[in-house]
Amino acid sequence: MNAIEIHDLHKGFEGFFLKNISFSVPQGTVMGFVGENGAGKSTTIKCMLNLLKKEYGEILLFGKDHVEHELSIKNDIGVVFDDLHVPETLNATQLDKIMSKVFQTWDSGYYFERLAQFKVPKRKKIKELSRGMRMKLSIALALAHHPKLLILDEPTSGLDPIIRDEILDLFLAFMQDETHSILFSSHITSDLEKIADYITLIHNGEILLSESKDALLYEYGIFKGNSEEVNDLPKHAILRTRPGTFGIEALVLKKEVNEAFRLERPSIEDIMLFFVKGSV
Ligand SMILES: Nc1ncnc2c1ncn2[C@@H]1O[C@H](COP(=O)(O)OP(=O)(O)OP(=O)(O)O)[C@@H](O)[C@H]1O
Repeated sequence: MNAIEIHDLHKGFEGFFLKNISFSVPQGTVMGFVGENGAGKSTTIKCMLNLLKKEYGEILLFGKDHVEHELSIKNDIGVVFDDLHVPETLNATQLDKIMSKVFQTWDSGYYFERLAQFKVPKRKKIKELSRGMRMKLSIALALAHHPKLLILDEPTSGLDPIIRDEILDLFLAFMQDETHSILFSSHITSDLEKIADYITLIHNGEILLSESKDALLYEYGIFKGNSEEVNDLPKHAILRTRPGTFGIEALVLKKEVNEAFRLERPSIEDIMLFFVKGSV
C-alpha cells in the first residue's frame, strides 16, 4: 500500500502554479522531497493536509481521499513545519494538556520522555526557547500521538549538524516500525542522503524526477571532460549537461556508457543541480 498517492495535482497562485504533481510514497519508506526555494514543496504539503484547497487532482493518504476522510486520516499523521505554530506564551507542559484533548491516542509518557531526551525545558515559554529547542518540541508534539505517517516540511533547516543528527536518529527510530512512512521536505540534501529511500525533485511547480535514492546514486554517473570528449558519449546516455570548472560535465546513465569513460559518483545535490540548472 502507498501511504501517500498524489495524482495530477494542480494549484495556482498569481504567478505560480503547481502542475501535474504526481508521486507516491510506499508504506514503510522515507520520501525525500527536494527543490529550491519557491519550487512548490510547502504548497504541495499544504494541499495534502487540506490547509490549501487543491484545484484539481487526487490525493490519497493511506488509500483514502484526503478531504472525505480528513478527520480519521489526521489521527494517523504527525506534521512538523519549519517552525512551531502554537501560541508563544504557552509552555511544553501546557501543550501536553491541550494535545491530550485533541488526540485520543496522545501519549504523555512518550512526550515527556522525548522532551527529557532532547533537554527541552518543560516550563519555559515557547517564545523563550531557542530555534533548535522549538524544533525538537515540534517533533515531540508530532510523534506523541503515535502517527503512522510523518509529514516534515524543512524540519532540520537552520539547525546545527549535531541537533540535525539527533533528529534524524529519531526519525530513523520511528521507521523501525515497517508500517511507518515519512515525507521529508528539505534543502539539506545530505540529510536526505542519510534517511531517504526515494527522492522526488520539484522545480517551478513541476516534478522533475521521483525515483529510488539507490537508483539515482548508483545508476547515474558524472563525466567531466571537454566538449569533444562529451560528444563521444552515446547521446542516449546523457541526461543533462552543464558547464564545469574545466569544460563540460554530463550526468549520464552509467549502464549506457563504455567503461573506458571515467565516471564520478553523483550526490543528490549534484543530481538536483543537473536537473534544475543543466541543459537537456
Ligand atoms: N498563500 C499564497 N498566496 C500566494 N502565493 C503563494 C502562497 N503560498 C505560496 N505561494 C507562492 O507559491 C510559490 C511556491 O511556494 P512554496 O512555499 O510552496 O515553495 P517551497 O518549495 O516550499 O519553498 P521554500 O523552500 O522556500 O519553503 C512561491 O512563489 C510562493 O510565493
